[in-house]
Amino acid sequence: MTDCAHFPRLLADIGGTNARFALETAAQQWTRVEVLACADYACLGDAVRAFLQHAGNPAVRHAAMAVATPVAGDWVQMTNHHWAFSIEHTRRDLGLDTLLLLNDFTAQALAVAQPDKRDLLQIGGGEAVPDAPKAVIGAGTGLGVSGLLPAGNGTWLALAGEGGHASFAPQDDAERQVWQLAAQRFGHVSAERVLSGAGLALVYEALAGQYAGEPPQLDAAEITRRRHTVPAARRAVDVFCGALGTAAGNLALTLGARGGVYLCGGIVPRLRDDFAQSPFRARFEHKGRFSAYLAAIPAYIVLAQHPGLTGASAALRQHLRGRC
Ligand SMILES: Nc1ncnc2c1ncn2[C@@H]1O[C@H](COP(=O)(O)OP(=O)(O)OP(=O)(O)O)[C@@H](O)[C@H]1O
Repeated sequence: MTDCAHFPRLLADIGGTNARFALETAAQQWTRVEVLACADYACLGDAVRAFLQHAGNPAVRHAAMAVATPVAGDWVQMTNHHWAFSIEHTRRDLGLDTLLLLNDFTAQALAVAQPDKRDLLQIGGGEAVPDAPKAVIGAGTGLGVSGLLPAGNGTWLALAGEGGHASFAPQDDAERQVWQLAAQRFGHVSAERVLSGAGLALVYEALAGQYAGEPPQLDAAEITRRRHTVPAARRAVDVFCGALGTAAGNLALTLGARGGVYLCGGIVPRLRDDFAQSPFRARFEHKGRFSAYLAAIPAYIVLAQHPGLTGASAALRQHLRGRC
């Protein structure tokens, strides 16, 4: 018989670059948060075992893992790196009673159901409408997209979609140049090809040729680091933020997200000091007859360090409640 009240529980948020782990010792209380590089481990099981060993091999029965890939059935293949595994095989291998897998942006969405206001930095718009849908979008290794729909009695339904792979729609000459380079390279140009770490590097590469004497290529971290001193890096960050504004505005319209748009992922929080001055907000609202509708919607940078773990914890709690 499963002891659904058993702690500690294992929580994980597995992205394309980083695997974040924690032990939940009581409801919503974590200890031993550790971030491992996915590339350092041959498979998910090895990374989990390394984390548990660092944590002193505690007896864990229940685990929830948010992963940056669709979850449909038992076989999980990560989109942006080589890990692939059977959920059931991994559960047995790790000696767990419960191993719950969910999409990482479903987890991010669950985390903003009841956000702590101290973890949010508002970027324009008015007040969030309570009980209206919320939109969640985050650029990191990939582009995660989700939404949170009110389901009655203060509960929320988190969407598990793959909106990051919807087509990129360029809006001006600079974005058309970016689209052209991406189309030559990849064929279909998804939003993620532009709105991700690799996407920021691609934006830079597409535009740097217009600036004499600047490096033809830089990675995402170098571009943000040099954005105050290198004009091509500044331009790339501005184009990136504008394109994110378009994608976030599209999502807000699609979901009717009058409860706000939440910006997660590794990149935007790193731009927090000057993100409000970027083209993001103007492009978010640049929707013709629906500009006033969007002008009322608040956008927030999510500053919480590990929202994916918060969402994984909420999903596991809900899952176990349904079983005991
Ligand atoms: N200082 C920086 N400025 C901008 N981008 C950065 C910076 N440092 C790292 N990145 C980029 O952020 C991305 C990693 O983002 P994040 O921390 O959200 O990782 P992740 O959770 O593994 O990704 P995902 O969940 O999207 O698969 C990488 O593409 C990296 O190039």
